[in-house]
Amino acid sequence: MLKVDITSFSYDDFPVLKDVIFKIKRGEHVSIIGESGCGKSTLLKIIYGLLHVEKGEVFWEDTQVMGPNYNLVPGEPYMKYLSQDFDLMPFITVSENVSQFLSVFEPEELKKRTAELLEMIEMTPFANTKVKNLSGGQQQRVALARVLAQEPKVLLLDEPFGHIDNFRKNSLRRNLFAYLKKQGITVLTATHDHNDILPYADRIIVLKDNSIIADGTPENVYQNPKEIYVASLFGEASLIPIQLIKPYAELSKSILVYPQEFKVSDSSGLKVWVKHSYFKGSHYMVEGKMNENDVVYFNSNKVLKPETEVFLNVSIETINLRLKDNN
Ligand SMILES: Nc1ncnc2c1ncn2[C@@H]1O[C@H](COP(=O)(O)OP(=O)(O)OP(=O)(O)O)[C@@H](O)[C@H]1O
Repeated sequence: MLKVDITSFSYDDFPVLKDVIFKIKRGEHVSIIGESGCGKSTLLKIIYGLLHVEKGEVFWEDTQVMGPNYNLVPGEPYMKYLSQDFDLMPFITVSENVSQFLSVFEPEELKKRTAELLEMIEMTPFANTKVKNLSGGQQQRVALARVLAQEPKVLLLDEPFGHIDNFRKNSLRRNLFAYLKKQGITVLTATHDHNDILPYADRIIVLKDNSIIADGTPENVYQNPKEIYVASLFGEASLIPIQLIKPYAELSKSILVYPQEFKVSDSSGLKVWVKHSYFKGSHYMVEGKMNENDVVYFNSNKVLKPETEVFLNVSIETINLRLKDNN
């Protein structure tokens, strides 16, 4: 088990983390999500032992991770950290970069493991290419394989797909997370892209204003967003007063509604004026106005012209779901 207990961490006088406390089970995949600058990379660096925490501690099983004040070369052998700047050897080949940490005393095994890892990152055709001649996305993939070759028990990934194009991203994500599960590696991924998380993480931890504001399964965090900040990490969401969608309701509460949860009607519901339709491939996401100040986002099968008046409805199931969990 990885135990993280950070009472507070600051860069000089600039506070970044406060009461960040959680445990990760062996083999669990956890994602840290939050807006840029909320402290995701800082948290990974503390866990890896690159930064010294005055008030707090990190344990893997019974071993305490000692920070830079205690370790001459920070970092633990059982843990690997893949940072946003890939730590590669530019003048040697992809294959050599990956196999550098494998045992030369077992040449057959070395060849097999290198080939396996290159296949996983879909870089087999580039095995003999020098790393300096690769694109940023290709280098990021090699960095991943190089870290995995070191067989960590705990893997810390900082925006692991940030440089990789959408064309490759989906298959790479599937291959990588299936591989990590199979190997029983404990994974903590920092990202702001919900596509990195929802299908692959066992758990999501949301950071905001230095602290954890949500911690649960992807389904739970998505379905019961405690506030608009959480919902908006998954796309546009609108805060709607219940009385506007169900006028007979005597509740003064508001609920968060995702664009696909609205049904568009010509005749009854919450009246909105269309501002803009954004083509999303399978549908349009429409930005509308409920009144002078409040904007609402909803999906439509067809493009809606600006200033068109439409009515929005939300199912009673969605309303009850949001009310139940936010009580
Ligand atoms: N070495 C440093 N010295 C001083 N402040 C820093 C340092 N590194 C990061 N910060 C500040 O600490 C805060 C958290 O930064 P951090 O890199 O952990 O955020 P992040 O959530 O990983 O952001 P991103 O998603 O953009 O990578 C930011 O406000 C950043 O400017």
